[in-house]
Amino acid sequence: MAAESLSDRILRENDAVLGAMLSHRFVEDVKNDRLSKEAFERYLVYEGAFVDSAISIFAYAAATAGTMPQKRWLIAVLDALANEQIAYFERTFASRGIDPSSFDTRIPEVEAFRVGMLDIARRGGFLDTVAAMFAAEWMYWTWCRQAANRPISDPLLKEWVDMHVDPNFAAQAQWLKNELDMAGETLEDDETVRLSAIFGRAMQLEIDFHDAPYL
Ligand SMILES: Cc1ncc(CO)c(N)n1
Repeated sequence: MAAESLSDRILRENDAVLGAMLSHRFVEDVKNDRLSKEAFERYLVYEGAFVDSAISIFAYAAATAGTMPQKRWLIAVLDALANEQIAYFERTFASRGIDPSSFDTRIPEVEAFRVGMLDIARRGGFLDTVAAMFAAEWMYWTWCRQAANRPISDPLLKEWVDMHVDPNFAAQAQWLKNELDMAGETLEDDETVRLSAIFGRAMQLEIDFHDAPYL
């Protein structure tokens, strides 16, 4: 029997916390087309702030990547974040008349996620950032595929869900998984334990972050 890949091991070891996130109230509300306008708009502002910091997180990954193919991939990720994702927030805030500065993005759940993810990237190495963003992106790809098959009345929420099932985003989630698997073939066991814990920490921060639109 082939040895379990590192990403599959991480997913298995974090099954409970990943499952808790995938059945979070926010995910259930989107899948059942019952997320309130107020919660969606708070989410959008918090999320826009996170996507901004994701540019910094992936910039750390680009700075610590070992090979040119990794650097090229991450530069494309940075381009998509700045020019597709951030553009989505700019358009959405404008069309809804949302003023992000009138929301408090410094509430603990939002700040803990942003600072926690940024700290992993800033203080850790390349694989630490990959493990944390694998948690974030694999989870979004998973629940958005489920939500994309159901009716979503709000066109901007529908567009946001669809962005996370787009082949480009799917390829990015798979790329992170594959980076872990390639590295995993030569990692010491204490390193794999540490990376699995980073995944778990990131997922718990995600859970708290998705509570925030309801507070
Ligand atoms: C909060 C959050 N987690 C994960 C993703 C996926 O990148 C996202 N866009 N936002």
